[in-house]
Amino acid sequence: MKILANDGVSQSGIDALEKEGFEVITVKVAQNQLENYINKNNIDAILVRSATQVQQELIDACPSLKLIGRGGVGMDNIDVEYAIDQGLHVINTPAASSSSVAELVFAHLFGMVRFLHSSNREMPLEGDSRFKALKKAYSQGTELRGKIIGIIGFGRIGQEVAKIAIGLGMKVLATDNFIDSADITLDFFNGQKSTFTIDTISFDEVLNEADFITLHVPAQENYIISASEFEKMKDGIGIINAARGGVLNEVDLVSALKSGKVQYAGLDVFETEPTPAVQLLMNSEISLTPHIGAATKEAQNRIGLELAEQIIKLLG
Ligand SMILES: O=C(O)[C@H](O)COP(=O)(O)O
Repeated sequence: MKILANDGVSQSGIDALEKEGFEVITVKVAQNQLENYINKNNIDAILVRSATQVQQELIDACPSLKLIGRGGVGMDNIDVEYAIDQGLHVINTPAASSSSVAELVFAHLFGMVRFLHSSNREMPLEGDSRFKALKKAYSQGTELRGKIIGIIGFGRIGQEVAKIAIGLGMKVLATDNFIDSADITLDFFNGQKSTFTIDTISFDEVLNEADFITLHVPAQENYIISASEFEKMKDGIGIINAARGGVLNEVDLVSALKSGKVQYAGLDVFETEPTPAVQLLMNSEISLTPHIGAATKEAQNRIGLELAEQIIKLLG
């Protein structure tokens, strides 16, 4: 059987699949060439990340496809319902990248409260006075310890964020439309464990009380955070979006940064990918990363292995 991993897959995943006799092809086929390529090569399964779209038209045009695999969590680039209706298997790896995404949230948080994203750009090649001016400009940092983090969406990733926040000595508030409560277990290096139960509260309570807000919800039709939600937040709020572009209104974010309502912002995802709005890219106040929440060696390894395991079970 032939598998096209169009957005790549880890070597561990390739090895596991090849061991069971699958042929794994890792060329990157352009979106408009996919139909031709799949049909010409009689591809049985396509693996994608968030870049490749697998929508109804492609599914209809490629009768050899038996499985669509998403290496990651969000399935918004796949017409899941239609594919299942057509008898295809559709799989993803919902748990494999949680800690990587949660760690990226804290990379943004730690970086933004000490202005690393701007100071990196501005460090002078030479010149005492410029160095001193920068030291002064970036001397009003904030500690995370003791602050309140508001987690919007308390699934796997949100809970992983809570785990790190608790370890840091932050107070955790969380809200979720479906989850009332979660046990957060911290595993320490010496084998000890501590469990904290966190009951979720209302969306508005999180908006009102948090010092930092991080979003962990799937792609939505409408914004979750726009001007009216910024209004409900504390002045000088910090906000992170490592979930999906489109859950946070970017135009309203830029206004809220200008007015000082938002002091810190970190974005890993954008309303327009792969070309984010220039107003975001040019805004030195925003800590930016190019959708790399799940892009660690460890997460990609787990993703590859999990995909391989599921494919072997379903098609092997
Ligand atoms: O939904 C996901 O798993 C993340 O957004 C990661 O997407 P990526 O695999 O394209 O990095």
